[in-house]
Amino acid sequence: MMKHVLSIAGTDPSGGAGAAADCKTFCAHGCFALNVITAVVSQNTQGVRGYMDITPDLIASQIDAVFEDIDVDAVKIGMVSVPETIRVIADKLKQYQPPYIVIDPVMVATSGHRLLVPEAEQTLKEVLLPMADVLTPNLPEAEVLTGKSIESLHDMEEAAKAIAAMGAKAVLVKGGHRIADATDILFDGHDFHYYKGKRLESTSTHGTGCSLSSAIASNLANGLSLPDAVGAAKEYVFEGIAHAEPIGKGHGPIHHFYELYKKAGWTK
Ligand SMILES: Nc1ncnc2c1ncn2[C@@H]1O[C@H](COP(=O)(O)OP(=O)(O)O)[C@@H](O)[C@H]1O
Ligand SMILES: Cc1ncc(COP(=O)(O)OP(=O)(O)O)c(N)n1
Repeated sequence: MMKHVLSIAGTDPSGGAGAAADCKTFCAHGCFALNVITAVVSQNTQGVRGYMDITPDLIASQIDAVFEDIDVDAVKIGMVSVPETIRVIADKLKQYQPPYIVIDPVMVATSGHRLLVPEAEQTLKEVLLPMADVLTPNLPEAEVLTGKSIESLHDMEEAAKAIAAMGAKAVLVKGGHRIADATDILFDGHDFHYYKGKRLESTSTHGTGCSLSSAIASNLANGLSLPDAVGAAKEYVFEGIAHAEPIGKGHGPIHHFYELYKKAGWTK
C-alpha cells in the first residue's frame, strides 16, 4: 500500500522549495503527499520577498485534520519561523507519535532571507531538535547549532556528534555549501556514514535541502534503513540537479521527476 508522508512547512509559489518541493518529492517516491502549512512565503527563484506566519491555532487544526483522518507513515518538518509555531508542532507530534520525524532546521534561504527569527533558534534547539529521528542541517545551520565554524570533513563529523548529543537520534550534516565537493556526513548515534558527492556547477539548486529531507522521509516510510534512505535521497537530489530544466531567472528548482520522465520518454 502507498505510504502517507506529511510535510509541515512554508510555501513557495515558484514551486522549487518548501511544501511544493516536499509534495513533489513524496510523489516521486510513490508516496501519498500530505501537507500542513506553517507560513505563506512570497518567493521565487530570485529570492524571498516576505512571509506571513499561520497562527498556532490554525497549524494545530491542520495537523489534527490530517491525523484524525489519515495514518501518517512519516513526517518532514521544514520552515517553522517563530517559537509559537515550533511549540504547537512539537505538542501535536507528541500527541500523534508518527513513526518517523525528519527535521530540516531551515534558518536562512540561499538568497539570504531569514526564514527562522533569531529568537526561535533556542526553541528549535530545545523543543524540536530532540524529536528528530534525523536532523539535516546544512553547514551554516550546523554552525549556528554548535556555535563553531565548520570547514573540514572532520569539523562536519564533530558537528554531527555535537548535535546528536543535543538530542537528535541521527544527524546528517549536508555539504552543499562546501567548496571542494558536496560530501554529506551522517552520524546515526553510533557510526559515521559518508556520502561522497561531486559538486555540480549549476544554478538549479533552489530547494535542494527541502527535497533531500523529503526524500529521506519517503524512503524511511517505504522501509529503507536510515543509511540507505539517506544514500538514495542524495542520489535523487544529485540526479535532480544534473537534469534540471532552466526555470526562472535566478536559482531554479531541481527536476523532481527525472526518473519518471525518463521512463515515460519525456526527457530530451
Ligand atoms: N552543487 C551541488 N552539487 C551536488 N550536490 C549538491 C549541490 N548543492 C547541494 N547539493 C546536495 O543537495 C543536498 C542539500 O544540500 P545543501 O545545499 O547543503 O542544503 P540546503 O539546501 O539546506 O542549503 C545535499 O545532499 C548536498 O550535498
Ligand atoms: C518555504 C521555504 N522553506 C525552505 C526554504 C529553503 O529551502 P532549501 O531547500 O534549504 O534551499 P534554498 O531554497 O534556500 O536553496 C525556502 N526557500 N522556502
